[in-house]
Amino acid sequence: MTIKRTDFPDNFIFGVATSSYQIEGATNEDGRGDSIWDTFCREPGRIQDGTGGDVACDHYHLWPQDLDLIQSLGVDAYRFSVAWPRIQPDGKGPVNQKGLDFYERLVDGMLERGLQPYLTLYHWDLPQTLQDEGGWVNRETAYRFAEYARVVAERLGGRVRSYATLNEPWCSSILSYQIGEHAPGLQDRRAALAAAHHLLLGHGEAVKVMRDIVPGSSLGIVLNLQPAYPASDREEDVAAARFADGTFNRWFLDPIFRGEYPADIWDAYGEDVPTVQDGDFAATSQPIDFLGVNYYSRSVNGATGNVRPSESSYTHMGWEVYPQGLTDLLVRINHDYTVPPVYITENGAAYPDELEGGRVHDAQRVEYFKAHVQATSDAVQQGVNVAGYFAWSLMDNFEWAFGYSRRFGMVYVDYGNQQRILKDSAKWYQTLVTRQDAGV
Ligand SMILES: N=[N+]=NCCCCNC(=O)[C@@H]1[C@H]2[C@H](O)[C@@H](O)[C@H](O)[C@@H](CO)[C@@H]12
Repeated sequence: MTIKRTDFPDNFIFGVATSSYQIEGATNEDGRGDSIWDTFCREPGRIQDGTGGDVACDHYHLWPQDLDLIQSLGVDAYRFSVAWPRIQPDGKGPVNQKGLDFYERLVDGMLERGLQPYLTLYHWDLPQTLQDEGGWVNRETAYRFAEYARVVAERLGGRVRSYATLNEPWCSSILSYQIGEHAPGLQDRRAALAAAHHLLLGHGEAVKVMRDIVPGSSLGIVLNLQPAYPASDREEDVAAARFADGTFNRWFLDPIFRGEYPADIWDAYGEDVPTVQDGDFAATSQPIDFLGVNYYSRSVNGATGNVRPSESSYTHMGWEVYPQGLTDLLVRINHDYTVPPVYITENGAAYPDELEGGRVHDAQRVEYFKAHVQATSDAVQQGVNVAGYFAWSLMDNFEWAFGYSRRFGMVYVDYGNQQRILKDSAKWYQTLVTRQDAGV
């Protein structure tokens, strides 16, 4: 099997993705305010290698060369995020023009290089001042988010045609307020479910506002979805998989595409369920133009916990390599929901890359990308309207609670000198997207 660019429709988009806090650095420059991740990284023990995003890939200063690098890959599009604390340092009120100027230059730089900008408004860097008032647990944050969306759309609206409101609300709520691995690092399920609800409300309020400002633009949301498979056909394992699917996937898909929470999970959450006000579901479920799906792996669920199939291989994050899960997931959401065009907005893998003689032979990552691009093609062949695929990530970057100890990039970053070095996976992707018929 050889996966080729021509296996996809001509208008299919191939891109690469990053996020502001993970690559920009310059956390105290040009008026940027603190985010919850700046605070989180300062708390001892939160980040595996004790680092933070204060320098990262220094993209705030190196963005011209990074855009040249993206252009050299031959991709159609670049998915990036805007740092709310650069735009409104206090999360509300006064706008920091230097922050807007940076993103205006960045977007113009993309357009000059023939790259389509795919903008994400929120990729986890909440202004700390809003967290001081409860963060996403506070319903008001949803309205502050819509105000922030207005500011960005008014400045960039003429040039950016694709806006995702949120990146992975599951991570911004459950991983951050219940599990506690991400900022702000709380462990309170009721708070997490309130945060999830207000994130989705903020998504809806932002879409409403942006419809008037950027008519004709494509508005959507990005969800991390993980297909859940029962460890066996025993009833208790099937039930465990259905619960995992419910908490991870349906708890977000249903309010967006059905205007309700899934009843089975709502009942399971008992007293911890969020307060839903009249009109909330009308906001969360208003029509969107695309669904972004971030796919990394599946879960295999048993009554006594998750199972790690011994016959599979695993990435440096400990995630199973399971490309079939991407096809299954896309076919399933296409069957169970009325979805708009879908983009794979993130897909990729971390491996312990070694720089050898100025090269990085990341064969495992090449295989991961080949298999998942193939899996995407398989879903297209099965009738799923997939409009694009963005590799995560353009370059190695700050991997949240793992710091710089995990490398997801197709481009290696030498953090000692900020050199960028194309890994073999970047070269493979380049041959694919530029139609040089990359072989398997
Ligand atoms: N417990 N637990 N967790 C299992 C699920 C975690 C899901 N994490 C993601 O999807 C994040 C997404 C993020 O957008 C990007 O900013 C991250 O760099 C990548 C890689 O980590 C992925």
